[in-house]
Amino acid sequence: MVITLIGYRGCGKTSVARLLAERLGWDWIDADVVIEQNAGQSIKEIFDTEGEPGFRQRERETIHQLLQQDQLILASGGGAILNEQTRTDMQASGPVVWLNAPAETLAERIEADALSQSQRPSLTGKSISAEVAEVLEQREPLYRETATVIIDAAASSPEQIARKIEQVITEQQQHKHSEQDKGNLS
Ligand SMILES: Nc1ncnc2c1ncn2[C@@H]1O[C@H](COP(=O)(O)OP(=O)(O)O)[C@@H](O)[C@H]1O
Ligand SMILES: O=C(O)C1=C[C@@H](OP(=O)(O)O)[C@@H](O)[C@H](O)C1
Ligand SMILES: [Mg+2]
Repeated sequence: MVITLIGYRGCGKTSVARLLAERLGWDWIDADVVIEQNAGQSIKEIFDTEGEPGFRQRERETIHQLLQQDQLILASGGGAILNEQTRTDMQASGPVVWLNAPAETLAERIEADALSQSQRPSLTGKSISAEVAEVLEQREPLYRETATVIIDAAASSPEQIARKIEQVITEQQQHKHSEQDKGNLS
């Protein structure tokens, strides 16, 4: 089983993946890091040389491969859910957790995180706040449709979020097993 974290840039996928993996004693991996390692280029360089379509193809292939693993927390890139096959692959591999936060919170975090700003290409050429508002609105239905768990990622710390995810997924798994037991008895 792979637990995949989805959501817009700045929602905390990378921070929470590490903490959740520690809690469960699982491995964790950031899909963007694997894409960069496989390409021998930064994400910005891939966008420059291959354009967004080239990056998206690499992203789809990388996530497909990573989802073959077991006991893994996968931090996906903010746009990974744009690909239909990736959405289906994520759901087939285990719980998909959307870290949901309002555009204002995301823009504040991205603006404060100078390192991430320097490493991520602009998607629209607009200011950070305008880009987050516009792109989040387009993607929100896809995050909602893909998620099997939705977590409020604005009001609490990454530690609290990791704890909440563990709790919700444990409850879902127990429910699933008790439903299977009922099926076996009937
Ligand atoms: N729940 C949170 N509360 C406050 N700041 C957070 C929270 N989650 C993440 N951050 C901060 O927001 C920035 C982006 O977090 P990151 O984990 O890299 O997000 P993502 O991988 O989704 O882009 C980092 O500076 C991180 O410290
Ligand atoms: O939202 C996006 O389209 C992207 C988000 C980035 O990942 P993070 O969400 O981890 O920053 C990275 O995959 C790439 O720059 C594209
Ligand atoms: Mg990240």
